[in-house]
Amino acid sequence: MSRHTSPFPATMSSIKIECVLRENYRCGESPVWEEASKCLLFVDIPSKTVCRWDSISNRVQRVGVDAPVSSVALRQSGGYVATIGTKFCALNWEDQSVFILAMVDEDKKNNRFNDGKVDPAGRYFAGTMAEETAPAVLERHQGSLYSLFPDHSVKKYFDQVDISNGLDWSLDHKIFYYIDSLSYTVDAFDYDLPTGQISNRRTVYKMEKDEQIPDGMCIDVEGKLWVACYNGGRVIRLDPETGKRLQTVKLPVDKTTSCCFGGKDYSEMYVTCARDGMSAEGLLRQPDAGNIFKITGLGVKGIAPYSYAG
Ligand SMILES: O=C(O)[C@H](O)[C@@H](O)[C@H](O)[C@H](O)CO
Ligand SMILES: [Zn+2]
Repeated sequence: MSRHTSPFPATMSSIKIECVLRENYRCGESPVWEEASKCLLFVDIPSKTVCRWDSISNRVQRVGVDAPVSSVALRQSGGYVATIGTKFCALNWEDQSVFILAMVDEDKKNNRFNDGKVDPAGRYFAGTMAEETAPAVLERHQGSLYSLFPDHSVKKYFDQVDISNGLDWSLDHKIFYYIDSLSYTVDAFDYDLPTGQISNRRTVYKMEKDEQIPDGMCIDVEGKLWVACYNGGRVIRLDPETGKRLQTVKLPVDKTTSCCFGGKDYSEMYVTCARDGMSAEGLLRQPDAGNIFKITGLGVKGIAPYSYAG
């Protein structure tokens, strides 16, 4: 091979996986890139903490709250929104204050919110689940999917959810993708952006055995879905139109929980993971469990996260 010829075809990129933050979170989740500050926001659910990692200074700020915090999102009017316990909340980063916007599942004392994300119209979607006694061990069918509209009203879409998890919208905003983890599938609904209505649920991908439990998810600029595989130690790239897996990227930790694009032009992927539920031996083998990873060289970019409009 001549020295002018790359050993790889032009389409194949060289993927690099770096651990960028070593704090061994119990259950890192909900990574969100904030372009204005070049920060990665995320939560550590059981430690009731929202974190903000500054990619320039490499410093982390943490805000503690009074209940498990399962997702965080940007807010158009400044600060953030977060799902805390069973409450949709506004979070003022400057003074660390929390303001309750709405409450759900008031009849279900053992429930908490899980994953959440803002839709292209600025509504904050998040679903609930029964609290786990161990990872993926919980009373089934207790959760529901909700969204918080900009006027702070709450819409309930459906119930009977086991573990409400990853969510995102197609690039044309006409499809809502959703994961109820214990269904071991990635599902799609028709999405009506003006009203926030969903309809026509169908499955677009069935997890393979070694991919384990589907958890957090994000879309890329080609409309393909990236799903973090809890216990599978990987993120997978799916084509929701053909139902085929296009790519697997393995990480040095088993409990990969979620992923988002960020960094320069959203060309990097950030991955969260968990340390809770690992044995002592597992933790020795995987000292990066609970840390934050950055993947570069994927050769595809993501899109900016939407901000809550209320
Ligand atoms: O991160 C989440 O979404 C849940 O809150 C976690 O507890 C795990 O992912 C779950 O146990 C595996 O499905
Ligand atoms: Zn999750």
